[in-house]
Amino acid sequence: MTVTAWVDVSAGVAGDMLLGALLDAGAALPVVQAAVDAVLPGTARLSVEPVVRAGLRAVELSVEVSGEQQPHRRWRDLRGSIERADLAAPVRRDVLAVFGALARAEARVHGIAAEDVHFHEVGAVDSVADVVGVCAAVHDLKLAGLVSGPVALGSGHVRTQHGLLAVPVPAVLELAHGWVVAGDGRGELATPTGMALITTLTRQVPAMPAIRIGAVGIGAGTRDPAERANVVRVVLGEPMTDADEVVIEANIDDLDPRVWPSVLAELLRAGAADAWLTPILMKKGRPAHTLHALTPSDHAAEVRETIIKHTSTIGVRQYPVTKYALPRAWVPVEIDGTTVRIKIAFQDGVIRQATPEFRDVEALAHAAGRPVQDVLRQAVAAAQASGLTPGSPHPDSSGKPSPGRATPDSHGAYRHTHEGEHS
Ligand SMILES: O=C([S-])c1cc(C(=O)S)c[n+]([C@@H]2O[C@H](COP(=O)(O)O)[C@@H](O)[C@H]2O)c1
Ligand code: NI
Repeated sequence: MTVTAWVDVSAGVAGDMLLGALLDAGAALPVVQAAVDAVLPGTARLSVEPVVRAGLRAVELSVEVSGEQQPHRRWRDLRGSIERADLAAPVRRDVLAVFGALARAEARVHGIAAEDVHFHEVGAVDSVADVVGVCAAVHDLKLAGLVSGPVALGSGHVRTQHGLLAVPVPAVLELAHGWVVAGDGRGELATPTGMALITTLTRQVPAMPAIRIGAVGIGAGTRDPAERANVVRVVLGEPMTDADEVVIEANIDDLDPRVWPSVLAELLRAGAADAWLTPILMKKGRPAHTLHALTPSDHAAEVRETIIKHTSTIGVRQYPVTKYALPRAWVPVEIDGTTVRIKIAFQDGVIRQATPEFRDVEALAHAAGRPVQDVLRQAVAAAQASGLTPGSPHPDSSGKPSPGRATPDSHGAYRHTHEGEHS
């Protein structure tokens, strides 16, 4: 099942609000705590408690920091800790992307190199906990994607280590390039950490998408103004589509070509119904390939992960597809005492295709030490001798396999299936 999340940031966003909302929506606190511990061992203890904001229930995340005063961290040092930490690959990738965005924003604001940015307020332990925690929670919830609407930034002034800053503070404005924002509301509604998380992990959409709504999580901000609940809402749901399959793709120009066969094999292992390459000429006139994987929706997450893990791409695109497939069934025939399955596809009680299952043919040929093409010819003849030819009536003209002759495939005879497409 594909689950996406719509993040309601119409009242602003901070890292702790977003993490509180994801935990309230069902992310496991021990999983999130373990990821934070991997980056900051024994430093930050996370907890959540129910609170009320403008009369509405929400969850407030607290980060208890143990130990001495925390050191200021330069981006290059923090990046090293993240790279060394025992994190799942997608979590590490997202954490690096979020902090990378923050570092670039701070670098631009302060006129220094990103490598030299010192995270002090934004690099305090609770911000590291928020960023690592949010990325781990997104991974734990197996979210296929996150979308968000316009972000409220707020107004007024806020006291920081740089003195009094006007809201939106400079780092937030840097991070907001290209984003539609809402200028309403008083106080600092979006913080740099919150903004970095939203602009890095979500895609902006004008309105809540059409989803079948599942869990809803509400994360509280610290303040409780009366005029509007100071919360981030996360709404999980399945995208509205009648597609039972998706195509996942990436254009790739820099993978050693000898790796491609194993990539295709890994994709089939991960649950793709088929995986193939198309030679293309991509941007900048580069010869490249488009990798395609036709995938049942419930395997989309594994297939996306496999593409990221086994190729050089840093992103994929995914389209829903609607497949129109003839019902199919397997009919066993005997060849030299061994069973070979004939895959029949039928329509209105008539056989449209009858094909010996190639894996069975190959296995028999190898076992008997015979050429595959001989066994294939024999299997086609055996199928014809059993009346399994295009245009013939289905073995059971009611459209269902006859008991004792046709056997349902592994998913049930009348479910669309891709059994045999690998052969
Ligand atoms: O510490 C620095 S450099 C800092 C820079 C800025 C800029 O916009 S530049 C803003 N702030 C303020 O720090 C607090 C904490 O932010 P989090 O993102 O860690 O929640 C917030 O009020 C920022 O406006 C700090
Ligand atoms: Ni700053």
